[in-house]
Amino acid sequence: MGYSGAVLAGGASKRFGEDKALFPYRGKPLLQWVLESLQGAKERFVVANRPYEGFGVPVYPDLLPGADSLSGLHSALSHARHPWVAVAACDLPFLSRDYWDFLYEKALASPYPVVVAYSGEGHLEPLAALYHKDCLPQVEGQIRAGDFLLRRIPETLGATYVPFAEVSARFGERVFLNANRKEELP
Ligand SMILES: Nc1nc2c(ncn2[C@@H]2O[C@H](COP(=O)(O)OP(=O)(O)OP(=O)(O)O)[C@@H](O)[C@H]2O)c(=O)[nH]1
Repeated sequence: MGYSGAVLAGGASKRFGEDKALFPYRGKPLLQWVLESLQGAKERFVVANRPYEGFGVPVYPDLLPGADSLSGLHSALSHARHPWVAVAACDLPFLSRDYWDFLYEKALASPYPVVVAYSGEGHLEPLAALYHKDCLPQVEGQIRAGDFLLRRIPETLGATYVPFAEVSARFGERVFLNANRKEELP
């Protein structure tokens, strides 16, 4: 029992202007915040096509590169040793161990291979979500078909959707605050 934890850090950070995974925020790199939120995972690793040294976790490359974060998700699910995988972007400093444990509780009862938060407007948080390894054929098929939309995975395979109101009531309004641009960090 227990989940694997993967942080995607292979992006171009075009909008951020420098590698956001390494950007120091409140005393530590953004990637470190996300890795620490995954301290309840049975294993932790980074998925990226460049080295990230000094974080004490393995770094695995994309196995099917070129599909943006979908490539990262594919590599995360391929490398994970546990059936459920907590998959996070590297720019979410307000995630916490309690958040992932909360999602994992839902996963254990989920008839679907994805557990993901959504807001009333249909907005999903696919890079702060749990995926079962059963998603791999769908992920690989989308990459091969050139369809890089993450939300196609829950739409196709079904998901346990967790309302944003429930998440924010427990973990705060900022739980999914991410930094596409530097000025978005409080
Ligand atoms: N492994 C891997 N991760 C990726 C790839 N592209 C994006 N990511 C990661 O996916 C997450 C979400 O991506 P974005 O927020 O769009 O980050 P980004 O692509 O670096 O940013 P922009 O260049 O501004 O779009 C971040 O953690 C990225 O590091 C990729 O090709 N491979």
